[in-house]
Amino acid sequence: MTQLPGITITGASGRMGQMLVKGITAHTGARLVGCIERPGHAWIGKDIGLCMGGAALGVTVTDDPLEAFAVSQAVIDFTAPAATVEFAALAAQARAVHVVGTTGLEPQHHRKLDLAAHHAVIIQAGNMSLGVNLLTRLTQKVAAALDADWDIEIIEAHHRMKVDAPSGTALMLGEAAAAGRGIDLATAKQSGRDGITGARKRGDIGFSAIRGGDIVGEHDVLFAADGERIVLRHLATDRSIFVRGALKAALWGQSQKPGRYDMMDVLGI
Ligand SMILES: NC(=O)C1=CN([C@@H]2O[C@H](COP(=O)(O)OP(=O)(O)OC[C@H]3O[C@@H](n4cnc5c(N)ncnc54)[C@H](O)[C@@H]3O)[C@@H](O)[C@H]2O)C=CC1
Ligand SMILES: O=C(O)C1=N[C@H](C(=O)O)C[C@H](O)C1
Repeated sequence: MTQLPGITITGASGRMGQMLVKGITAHTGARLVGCIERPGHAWIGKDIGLCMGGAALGVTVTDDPLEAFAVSQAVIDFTAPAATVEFAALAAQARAVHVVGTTGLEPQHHRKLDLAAHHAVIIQAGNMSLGVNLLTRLTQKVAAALDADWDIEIIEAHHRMKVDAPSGTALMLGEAAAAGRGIDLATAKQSGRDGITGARKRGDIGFSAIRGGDIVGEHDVLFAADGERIVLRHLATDRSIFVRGALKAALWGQSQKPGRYDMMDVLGI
């Protein structure tokens, strides 16, 4: 009998890590084979199920990614940019599919992911949910249909613990709006206005970030013209939407050739 794909979770004690552990153990099409945390973390050497306050799951949390990746068909990674690029090189060495949910990735991180993707499948997206990926497509279409008389603003809200801004999703939506307009986001991005900013520049794509409480993730794409406005909105109320997407990506990646992919490739939209 063929074994189900084995999946390792990095950042297993995190908000997303724990949700992913629960998601995989409940899934009939995958097995949990590894859990990684950073060196010195209190959970190292302990059973992940017991650490999470439940029954033992027979998987010990380790700080040795290569050992865990070597027995994995996929790695699901929601950690931090510096950790993610290290995991990418090791996952590629093990030829495991690497699903990257980590946000705050900068050009130097993307270059390292590109290198690793010569040897293995990497699926990376600032948001793994079906709803946001559909919203991204809609944003591109609406931006393509409207001219620069319509000011584009992206407003996002997240929980008080989030460390990066604008969110990965907001940047995804901004890239889609810029692509729809046929421009490069870098030339139009306007983030974090403060003080005497002067009037808004025609064609800018603006970003605003709100942080507070336990907000899971909310995104508005506002198209504002004289006399009318269009607002495209996604509200996340449960992190299970990201878990569903990440698991789908890990399984989809099993039959792909090495390279870089995103959630729109996975969802076929
Ligand atoms: N793409 C998507 O759909 C989503 C992306 N995210 C992103 O995922 C990332 C994590 O989010 P949360 O779970 O809320 O954060 P968190 O802070 O709760 O968890 C991050 C975990 O990574 C661990 N970690 C950091 N460096 C490590 C290393 N070198 N080795 C092993 N473990 C390491 C931390 O100890 C922590 O347990 C963020 O970048 C966030 O923006 C979050 C939700 C959805
Ligand atoms: O940090 C989070 O929580 C989230 N991060 C992602 C982002 O940066 O867009 C996705 C989601 O909004 C939750």
